[in-house]
Amino acid sequence: MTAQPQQLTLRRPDDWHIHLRDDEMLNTVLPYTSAVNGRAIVMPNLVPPVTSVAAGEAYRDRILAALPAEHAFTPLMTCYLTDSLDPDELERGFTSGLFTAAKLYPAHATTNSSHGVTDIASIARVLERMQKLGMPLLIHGEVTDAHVDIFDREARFIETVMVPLRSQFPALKVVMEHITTQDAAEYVAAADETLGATITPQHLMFNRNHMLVGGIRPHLYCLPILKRNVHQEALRKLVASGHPRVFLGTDTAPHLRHLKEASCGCAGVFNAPVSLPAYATVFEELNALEHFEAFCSENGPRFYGLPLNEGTITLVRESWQVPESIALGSHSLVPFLAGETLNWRIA
Ligand SMILES: NC(=O)N[C@@H](CC(=O)O)C(=O)O
Ligand SMILES: [Zn+2]
Ligand SMILES: [Zn+2]
Repeated sequence: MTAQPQQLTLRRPDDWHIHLRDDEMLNTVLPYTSAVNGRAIVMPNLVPPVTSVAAGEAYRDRILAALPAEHAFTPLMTCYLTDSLDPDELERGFTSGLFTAAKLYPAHATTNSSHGVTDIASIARVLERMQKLGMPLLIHGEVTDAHVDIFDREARFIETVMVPLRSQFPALKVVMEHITTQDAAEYVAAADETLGATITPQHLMFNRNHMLVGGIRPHLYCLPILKRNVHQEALRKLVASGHPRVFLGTDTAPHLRHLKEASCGCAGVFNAPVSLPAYATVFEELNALEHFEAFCSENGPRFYGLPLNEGTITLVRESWQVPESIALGSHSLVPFLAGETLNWRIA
């Protein structure tokens, strides 16, 4: 691509990490993802979480019922791992085509993770089965020990969980979701072809100063939390390198405005309305537009062993202002970059 392109046409992308929620929230947020992406990996952290084939099928049906008729979109379902999940149930879901992957939340690491895994040893049989099946394991990579500082939780997870887990299951396909640190960027860059990673737009665009200096900005608060700028720089360098196993995963995670602007606000950034233009802005700043299409549309399906999407999407260089809020019944959602001007727009 040339230095100052006026438009970017790329193969239809996929989003390898999203939260669609349920009910009215699902109806409101789904079209922002399904208008742009061919597929998306749907996180299972509902209340209660998706831990069975029956629950996964029912959730997929609710998503398909909420899908606008003109959108050609396939939700890729995931199963939430718990200490007591039966490997046969997971295998049934995978071989039937319902579950694309399984998700590991360390217990209490993030939103709706109270049923998560307390100890890797308790899911060893499940991981063994996944390794045999070639079923990807998606990981929220943070330790949860109360004494570990929140800014160190990802780095500590790599040393104390990822390294031993991957040496115990060397052929298991693992995606380290929403990486946020230099430690993770270096770990992923040095790893073999069994490890992939997703990176969100907010972790590429911002660091913790943006969230905390001059007032606290709750709409930038997500988990893993934004880190210091050297970490942001390392993530930017990783995507600019065109690494073949790093791909688009927005972690769009809507919460109602009043639950984020609160004395104990929820973690999660609702970025689906702006994510592709936001990523394009980052790749252009980095002079790395030559790697943009692979990040959005090729690296993910190749890692998952799925076909690339047919069809294309076009971004045009045109300024537009991101809405300040999006209505949801009598409540509202505040999108990522609310009120700001973006220079790329989906045609
Ligand atoms: N990223 C977040 O801050 N929140 C996510 C959970 C998650 O992906 O960890 C959510 O479900 O709200
Ligand atoms: Zn997470
Ligand atoms: Zn998430």
